[in-house]
Amino acid sequence: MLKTEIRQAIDPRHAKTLDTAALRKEFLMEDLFIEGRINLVYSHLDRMIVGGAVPDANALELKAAKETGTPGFLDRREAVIVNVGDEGTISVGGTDHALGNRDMLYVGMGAGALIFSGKGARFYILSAPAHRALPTRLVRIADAKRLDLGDRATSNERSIFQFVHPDVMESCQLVVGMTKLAGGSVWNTMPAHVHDRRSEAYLYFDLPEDQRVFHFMGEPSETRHLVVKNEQAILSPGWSVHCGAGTASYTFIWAMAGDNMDYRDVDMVKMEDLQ
Ligand SMILES: O=C[C@H](O)[C@@H](O)CC(=O)C(=O)O
Ligand SMILES: [Zn+2]
Repeated sequence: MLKTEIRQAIDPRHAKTLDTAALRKEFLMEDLFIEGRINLVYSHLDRMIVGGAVPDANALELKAAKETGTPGFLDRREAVIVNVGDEGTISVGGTDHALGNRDMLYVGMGAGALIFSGKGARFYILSAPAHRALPTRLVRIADAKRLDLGDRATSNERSIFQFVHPDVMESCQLVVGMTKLAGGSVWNTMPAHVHDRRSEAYLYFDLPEDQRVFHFMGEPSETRHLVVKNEQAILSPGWSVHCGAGTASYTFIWAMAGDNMDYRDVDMVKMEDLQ
């Protein structure tokens, strides 16, 4: 069963007037992972699609979504699927790909329908418009490029694993990876940055059920926060900071689409400019 919700792009002048419930409605995706379903959010931020597929005993097929206006979902798009659950399988064009926990599958434009199976698997889906067909490829954490950033003293010691990234493999728009906080560290992406060239989505996971991440967003001079649970995701427009502090350590998947794929092309925000 497929459910798709549309989220409009949002202007920072409007966003700063929103109360908690309205901010959550625009930027937080609370229920992507529901057993027996595929839930998608079609965002007008770089037309990124963010979703979840949780197969039960039956497989789930993602063939088409009317929001894309194409007969097949991947006719003019690429996708990256990350398994945040137990081992599962994604079949694409008659080939089965077995994904363990944290493996990512890149699927190129025109590859056809995606069939998700394996009870216990939890597939996080990302997709963006593409301009050419590139081969489907399974990327495991050992293939990723690792960057160690931050410091224990500032509670932001973390490892960034770049999976779908120009240094690892080719994609059209999507740049996707995973950041794991070291034990005792809770801050991600602090010092904060913005990048008007690219929109971003975060999925927080590996967070105990009774813990929360305080995710910070907004223009640097108008920050707001979203209180986020395990397996919830957020959307980050180009004008917004995106960083968070957890009440426990966690891991998150970040994904970007937009004008360039240069991970280091960010505008750092000075601490004195944050308000
Ligand atoms: O533009 C890059 C993205 O915001 C994330 O990759 C940042 C991140 O994972 C981190 O610093 O912890
Ligand atoms: Zn960023």
